[in-house]
Amino acid sequence: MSSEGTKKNTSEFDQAALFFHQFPTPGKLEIQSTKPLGNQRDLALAYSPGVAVPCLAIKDDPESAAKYTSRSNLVAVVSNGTAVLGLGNIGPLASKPVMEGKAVLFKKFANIDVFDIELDAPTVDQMVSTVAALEPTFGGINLEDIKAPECFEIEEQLKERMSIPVFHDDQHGTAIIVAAAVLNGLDLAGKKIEDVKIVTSGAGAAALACLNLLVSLGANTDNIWITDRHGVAYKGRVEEMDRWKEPYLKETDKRELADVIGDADVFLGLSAAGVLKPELLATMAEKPLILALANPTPEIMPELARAARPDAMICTGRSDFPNQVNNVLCFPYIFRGALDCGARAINEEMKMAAVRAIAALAREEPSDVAAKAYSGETPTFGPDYLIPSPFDPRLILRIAPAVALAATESGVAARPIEDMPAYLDKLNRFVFRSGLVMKPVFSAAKNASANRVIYADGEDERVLRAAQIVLEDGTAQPILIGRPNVVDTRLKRYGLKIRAGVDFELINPEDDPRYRNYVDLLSQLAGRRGVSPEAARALVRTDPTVIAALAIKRGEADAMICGLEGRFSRHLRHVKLILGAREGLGEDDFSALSLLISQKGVVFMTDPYVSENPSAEELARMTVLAAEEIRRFGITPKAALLSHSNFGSRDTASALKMRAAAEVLRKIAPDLEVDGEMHGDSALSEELRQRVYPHSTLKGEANLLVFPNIDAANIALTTIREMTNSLHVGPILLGPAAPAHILTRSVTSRGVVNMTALAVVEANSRAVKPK
Ligand SMILES: NC(=O)C1=CN([C@@H]2O[C@H](COP(=O)(O)OP(=O)(O)OC[C@H]3O[C@@H](n4cnc5c(N)ncnc54)[C@H](OP(=O)(O)O)[C@@H]3O)[C@@H](O)[C@H]2O)C=CC1
Ligand SMILES: CC(=O)C(=O)O
Ligand SMILES: [Mg+2]
Repeated sequence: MSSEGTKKNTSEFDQAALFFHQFPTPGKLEIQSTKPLGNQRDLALAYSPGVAVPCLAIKDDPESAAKYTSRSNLVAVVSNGTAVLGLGNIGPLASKPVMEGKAVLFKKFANIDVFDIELDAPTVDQMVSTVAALEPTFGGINLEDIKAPECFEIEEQLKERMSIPVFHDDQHGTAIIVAAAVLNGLDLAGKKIEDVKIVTSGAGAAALACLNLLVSLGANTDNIWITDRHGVAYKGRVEEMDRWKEPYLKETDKRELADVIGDADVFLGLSAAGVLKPELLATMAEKPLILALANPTPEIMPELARAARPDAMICTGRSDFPNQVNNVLCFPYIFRGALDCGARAINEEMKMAAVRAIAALAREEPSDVAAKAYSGETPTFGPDYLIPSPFDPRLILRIAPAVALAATESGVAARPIEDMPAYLDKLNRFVFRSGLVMKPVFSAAKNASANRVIYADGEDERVLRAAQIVLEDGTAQPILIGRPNVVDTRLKRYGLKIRAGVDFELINPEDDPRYRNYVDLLSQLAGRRGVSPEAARALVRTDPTVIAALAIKRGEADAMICGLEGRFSRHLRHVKLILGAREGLGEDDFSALSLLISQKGVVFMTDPYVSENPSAEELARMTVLAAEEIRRFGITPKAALLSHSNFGSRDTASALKMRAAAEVLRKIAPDLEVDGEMHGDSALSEELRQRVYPHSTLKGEANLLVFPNIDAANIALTTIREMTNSLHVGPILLGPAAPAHILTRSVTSRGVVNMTALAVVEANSRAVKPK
């Protein structure tokens, strides 16, 4: 999507967007079976003849569909493509990427399954009859990107006809989050909603629904002015009029946005890019609230608004500015609450509960959870933090229960939540498993001061692409090692805009003025370990990993990434030789940690790459290092020491070793939640663990799996990764005196970016001082 004013290099970003959507499989969704279907009997149960049994049970008791089918967690995201984002009527087929996008947000943020349904149904009647006929399939209907005024009619008729929640996201999802931002913004400005003047650009689905909700919160229609492409909507106007605009029409001779914006306290933009000219802001009231929410490009870019009105509070629909007012903060969670209590509708009480929950969350006292969610930078309620970030894990914890409670109290819940603490616990567990695990790491990297990352494989396409991304995102300041002509040619070939010497530093291994210094330092460090001056010269000339490590040692970089080419063991040897071990550790304490992110959740594993057959004491020390690393993700580590033996079921040497490691850990890390030895399934399932050993000190699911040796760890890692199509982050090298990560040859540029962020966070949090 090319968009005016976007911070990215648009052509490269556009290419990346197409690539992202095309590979490894077209689109963003697939269907997965929740049952294994492993044998003849499974087939007989899942299909004929077994399937007839739940069919007849549902026939007798329709409510039992919630037990025997996926319906109660399945939402239809339905569009006819008539008002897609701010792109207009681009048709149902072209709207499909947006609907697939909404589907993955439902899944990611609230674990709700979605079928995206794009209908060639431009009229109200076609939409209503088609969507109403879908009721047996779904637990809820999320209407999306349908233009006004048809969307109002469609929603009204569907709500009338259907006994499941029907929710037009662009109307109500937007209205809920806008209302929360307005309540908080006015509070900060010391204004009352009853008194404020509100002017819109846009009088369509989103704008009118927002106004209706603001009126039900106390706003006065006399103080509200609506404008659209035909200017002010006044009494007597003929263009684009409908009964939904009626309450806001004025008897007036004012015709343009410029004529009505004077003294406005709130500008509500839900129209199109660039509609609000900076000069218009001058006439607004003091401390104006500017909601420029058109997507992808707002009515005014925040920097222009800020320059024109330094006292303004500014919100956009985008994630690259503070105060993202976007319906993604609402729709996953309002549906989560509605589905979990079997709500037959999403009514005003439920919407109001969502507004209050979101507004209150932004005002919550800083807490540990908040600090984790915003990676240490505890947000405080203020002009740049009127509403929570979409990645705030507390959104689901606050909105879904509030909505379910409101549904119950207002009498629309078929299955009221009976045990609220248990429900909260379930939501909490989902938050951990949701795989938003890298988010705090990236936020922390952006705020880091020690962010110079040196890449040994600076000529590699994956590193070049990663360098551009980390520069654009502000994650790191890359230093590349590579020959200038090769780097330059490749940057141009791949269409990357960054340039050596301008955007990043390039170290030419064939001709760098520091060559002699590097050689001297290497001789000094390694002279007593069999590296002759001649060998030192050859190493600096030929091995970029050596240069990268020497650059860190000389204080020219904060962290290093290598290993995209060549053997892991050779890179490790050089890292050990030049950087040495962290204070208090020896070279034998080096180990590796891998993170797997899959649909099922996240799990850390140690040690698949470095330590071949660690002793019980070494395993214990490596577990402590791994636990420290896991805390950087804002996650509390829960370690399981894995074995073929389950809580004493076998007494082989390796079982005894893992048992002994657990004992050592209890002494050296008494605060760490850990147990062992145990099977892998006992580690991941509390229920299984309880059956064998109810007294285990490990509670819930383990998130750190400690393997007895490199074989077990590496085989488990690579097999699980392949079978579950997981994303691998790592290997994260634990033990060196400065952050140094040796990646694998199969790493992608996304993997390089992930490891860069981690390296930066590490460099900052342990105030690296190479020995
Ligand atoms: N941040 C968020 O969460 C959300 C943002 N939006 C954004 O809001 C916008 C509108 O969406 P939606 O209400 O669903 O669409 P609709 O088609 O229902 O409404 C669009 C409205 O914007 C007006 N409009 C369009 N272009 C201009 C212009 N150049 N100047 C003034 N008014 C204009 C239209 O006027 P006319 O009738 O005269 O054409 C119409 O009133 C989109 O950009 C969308 O991305 C929507 C939902 C959520
Ligand atoms: C966010 C959204 O739903 C829109 O822009 O249409
Ligand atoms: Mg939309």
